[in-house]
Amino acid sequence: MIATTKKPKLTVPGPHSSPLFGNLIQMFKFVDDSISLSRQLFQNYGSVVSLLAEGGTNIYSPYPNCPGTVIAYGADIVREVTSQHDVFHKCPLIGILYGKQNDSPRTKPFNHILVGLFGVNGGEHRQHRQLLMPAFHRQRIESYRDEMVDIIQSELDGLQIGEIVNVVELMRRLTMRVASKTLFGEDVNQGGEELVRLLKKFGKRLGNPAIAILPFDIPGLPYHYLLDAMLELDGEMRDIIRRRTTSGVDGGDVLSMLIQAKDADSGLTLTEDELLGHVTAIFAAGHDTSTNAIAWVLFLLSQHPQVAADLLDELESVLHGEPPTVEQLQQLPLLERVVKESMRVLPSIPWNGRVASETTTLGGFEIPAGTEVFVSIYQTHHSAEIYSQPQQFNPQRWEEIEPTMYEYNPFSAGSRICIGAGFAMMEIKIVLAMLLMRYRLQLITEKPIDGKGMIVMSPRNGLPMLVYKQDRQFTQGVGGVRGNVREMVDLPQ
Ligand code: HEM
Repeated sequence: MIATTKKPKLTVPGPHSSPLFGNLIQMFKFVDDSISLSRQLFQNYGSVVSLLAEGGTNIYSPYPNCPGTVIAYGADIVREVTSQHDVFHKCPLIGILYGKQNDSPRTKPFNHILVGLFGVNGGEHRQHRQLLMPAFHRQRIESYRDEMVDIIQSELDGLQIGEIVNVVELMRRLTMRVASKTLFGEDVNQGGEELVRLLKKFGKRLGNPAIAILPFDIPGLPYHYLLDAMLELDGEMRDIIRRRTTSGVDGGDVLSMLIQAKDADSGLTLTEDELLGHVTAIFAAGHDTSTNAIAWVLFLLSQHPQVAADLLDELESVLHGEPPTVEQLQQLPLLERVVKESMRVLPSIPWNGRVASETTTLGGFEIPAGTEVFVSIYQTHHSAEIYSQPQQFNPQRWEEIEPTMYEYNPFSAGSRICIGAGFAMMEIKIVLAMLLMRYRLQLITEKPIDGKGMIVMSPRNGLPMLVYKQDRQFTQGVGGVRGNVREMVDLPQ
C-alpha cells in the first residue's frame, strides 16, 4: 500500500474546476471521452497535464489520498514511466474498488477478481510473470492455431449475405469463444456459456459509474448487484479451477499450465485466489482488446479501398482461400502493416495507467506519491514529431519507418509489456485473413462512429456493416462517416 497520510498538492499545470462538483464533472468527461478531452488539454497545457490543476480527481487509484490525475504523452514520457516500474506501479483492473474491501465477506473477491498481473509490482510481479510466461511462449501460442481456425470458421459460417452485422458484437463473441477455449479448455458453444454469461454480467455492472459514487451494499443500489454478480462469478470460476485441479488433466489450456506452474527457486505454486486473479485478468485483458483491434481494422479498410484491394491480392496469392498456417502468417507483410498501422491510428488500449509509489518527477514536473498517471498511447502515436501526417492511415509507411518501443507501443513497453501480444497478433491476423477472403463488409453510416472508452477504445454505437460475398467492390460504402473518429484519422468525405 502506498503511504500518503496527507493529500499533497499537484503542481502540474491544468484547468481549474468549477466550484460545485468540478472534480466529478471532469472525471466524468474523461471517462466518457478521454481522447477528445485529453487532446484539448495537451493543446492548451503541453505534454504533461493535470486533469485539474488543484487535483482532487481519482479514476483508477485504489489508494486513499490520491492527490489527483496526471495525463502525459510522448516517447520520453513512455520511457520514463515504463522503465521505472518500481516507481510507477500498476493497479488491479478493478480500479478504485480494489481499495473497498471491508469486513463483509461479500467484498472479499475484490482481493483477486481482475487482479492477476495488474495487481502485483516489483519482485512479486517478476515472480508471477515468470510463472505465467510458459503459457504464452511462442510454441504454446502457435498450438492454439487450430482451435482458433475452427472457432473463426464456425462464426463466419453463421454470417448471411445481405444481413447487417454489428462487427463489434461478432468479434466479441468470436474472441470470447477463442479466449474461453484456450484459457479454460471450454468452448462457449459447448458448455462454457455460464462463465461467459457471468463475466458479461459482472462487466456490465462494473461499468456503472454509480457504483463508485454510492458504494453501499443495499438492495436497490447498483453496488449491491455488482457484489452479487461478483460472488456468482467467483463461485463459478472456483468450480472450474477445482474441477481441473482434482482431475489432474492437462487440457493444453492456459489454466492447466498455471495450475502446474512452479517457481524454480522456491517451489511455490499459485494459490486458488491467485489463479482466480490471473485467469479473470487474462480473460478481461485478452478479448475486448482483440475485439476492438479487429473492428478498427475493418472500419479503416472499409474507408481505404485501395488498401483493401491490395490486401486481398496478397491474401489470395499466398493462401488461395485456405486459413493461414503459422508459417504462412510470416509471409503476409501487408497484413502485418495494416494491423500495425491500424493499432497506431486507433489503438484499442489508448492509455497506460499507473500510480506513483513515491514522490518522483515526470517530464520535469514533480509527481507526489499516490498520484495516478495516465500515459497516452493514442497521443504518442499521433505525434507529428514521430510520424509524418499522423492522422493518415498509411500502412505503407511501415516499409520505411522503424519506431522505437517508446514511440510505438500499442502493447505498452518495458517489463510490463502485454504478455498476450503474440497471441493477439496471431488471432487478429487469422480472423482478418479468413474473413476478407470470404466476405466484403460495407460500412453503414447511419450512426456516428464515436471511439469511446478509457480502458478499451470501442466504437460506442457499434460498427454495423452489410455482408457481401467477397466481390472486390471496395469503393462501395466509402465516405459519409460522422462522429469523433473523424478527429482521429483522415477519412474520405
Ligand atoms: C490487440 C490486443 C491487445 C492489446 C492492444 C493489448 C494491450 C495491452 C497493453 C497496452 C498492456 C499494458 C497495460 C499497462 O501497462 O497499463 C497490456 C497488458 C497485459 N495484457 Fe494485453 N493487449 C492485447 C491482448 C491481450 C491478450 C490476447 C492477452 C492474453 C491472452 C493479454 C493479456 C495481458 C496481460 C496479462 C497484461 C498485464 C501484463 C503485466 O502487467 O505484466 N492481452 N496489454
